[in-house]
Amino acid sequence: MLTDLYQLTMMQGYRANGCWEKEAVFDLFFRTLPPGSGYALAAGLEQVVGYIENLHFDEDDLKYLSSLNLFQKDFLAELRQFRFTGDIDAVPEGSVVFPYEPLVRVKGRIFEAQLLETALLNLVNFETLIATKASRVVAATQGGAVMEFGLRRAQGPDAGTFGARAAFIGGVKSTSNVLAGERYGIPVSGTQAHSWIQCFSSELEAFRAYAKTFPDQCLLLVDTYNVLKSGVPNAIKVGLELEKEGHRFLGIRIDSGDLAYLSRQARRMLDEAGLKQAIIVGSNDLDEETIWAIRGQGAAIDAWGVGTHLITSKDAPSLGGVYKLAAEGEKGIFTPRLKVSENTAKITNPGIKKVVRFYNREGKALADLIALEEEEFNSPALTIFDPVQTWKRKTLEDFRTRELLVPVFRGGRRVYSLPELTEIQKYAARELDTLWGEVKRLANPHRYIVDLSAGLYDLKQKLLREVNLGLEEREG
Ligand SMILES: Nc1ncnc2c1ncn2[C@@H]1O[C@H](COP(=O)(O)OP(=O)(O)OP(=O)(O)O)[C@@H](O)[C@H]1O
Ligand SMILES: O=P(O)(O)OC[C@H]1O[C@H](OP(=O)(O)OP(=O)(O)O)[C@H](O)[C@@H]1O
Ligand SMILES: O=C(O)c1cccnc1
Repeated sequence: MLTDLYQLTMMQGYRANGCWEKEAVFDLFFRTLPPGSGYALAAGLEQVVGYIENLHFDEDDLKYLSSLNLFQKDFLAELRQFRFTGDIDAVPEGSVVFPYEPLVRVKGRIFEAQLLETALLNLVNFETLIATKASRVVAATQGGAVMEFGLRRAQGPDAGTFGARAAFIGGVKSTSNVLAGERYGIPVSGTQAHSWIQCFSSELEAFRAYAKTFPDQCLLLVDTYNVLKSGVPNAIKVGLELEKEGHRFLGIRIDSGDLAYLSRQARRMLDEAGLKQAIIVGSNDLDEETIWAIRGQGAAIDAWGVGTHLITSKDAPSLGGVYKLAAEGEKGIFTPRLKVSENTAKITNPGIKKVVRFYNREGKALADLIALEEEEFNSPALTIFDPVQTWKRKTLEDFRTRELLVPVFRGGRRVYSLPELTEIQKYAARELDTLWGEVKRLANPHRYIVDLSAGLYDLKQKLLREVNLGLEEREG
């Protein structure tokens, strides 16, 4: 039921018009990267798989649909036995992806494939957006740890929890979201709120009480009154008491003020007190830009608590992924289809396609080609060209290739085993390692090359000419 009404009305329409057995291929892709980002990290496939495997209409659903007075009885009866029976290919979660590359490709009866549009976009758009944002935040720390703190500011419970999962794929070390910890096995971690400190008659008493309760997980919030005059000296007192009792004092969190200056001073004070291993967590409205700036000022921050900006992707709050028909068929024979638009960026790529990534010998990604499924790239050298500025060419040599889309469902049966979340996180880090630094740069990144293969380019031009001819004839 997590769909737009028009999917169901179209489904009834297909059935009423006798074309519901028609087959279709849909591509899920986005057209533009989040502003400022040179890449995206695909995420959400596990949720897509869960959705497909559980896709059905129960009696309450059918009763509700019937109450809308829109749907015929025999259509609702058909929904009662609805299952997805088609094929799905997708890029594994954590893969580096670029505009126009199909992240998910659905092939099946139009009656089924149409229904998936809304839920698939909902799941993939959001998680891809947050995984991408998280990877940028993590990159900005230049080796620091990121604690995801966003649940309270997320756009609702699902966003907070799926967002924590996506953020973990993007490289955060932990989340404060307990449900995400339970559901996905993400390490949970946290400190205290200012209210804890305020609740005691003094800051020192509050720190001691916390240390008594959690002697081995003691990270103290030091900015309730005054970071350098009160918070850090009190934390040092309690830290030394803990260490004397044989515990390990974890460190402090600074949540306001000049994080670069305060962390440098706090570091010096902790070191002088002999608490060299104590870490400093910085938080307060952080995003990749502030982290980069604070880091550049020589801050002594080991871990960064990041909430609002990360979980809401505040600077780029949506990814515009779309789900477009690329081919239609009958009995397994497919005809490529194209969607024309005045806006050339919105003209779709026709046919059943794959994405091929070309690497050099050192494993760095050189370029991607969106190609027709049957195309092979075995020659020792290949000249690729920009599909808009076709004079821009590049010859690839001594390369190895990888296809990004992998089979996930065949005939409605899952053929893909879902990786553990920690494996996905490691894979995402390896994926990012394949990109040149210029493409990952936080500001004004270099544009990674994604071209159309010659086969796909020719097919697109041919279909565009055919559409144009059709229009001219009609006008004439
Ligand atoms: N050294 C720094 N360089 C750049 N930005 C910083 C630096 N230190 C802190 N910031 C960022 O500046 C922004 C505002 O910080 P500011 O010091 O005004 O907050 P605050 O008023 O102390 O905190 P709060 O309102 O939560 O009490 C925050 O996004 C913070 O992360
Ligand atoms: O700043 P974020 O990146 O969203 O990180 C989460 C924030 O949530 C907590 O603050 P709280 O909810 O108490 O609000 P405040 O610190 O903004 O007053 C925490 O102390 C962080 O500052
Ligand atoms: O544990 C923390 O310090 C925490 C958790 C959520 C939001 N801000 C801070």
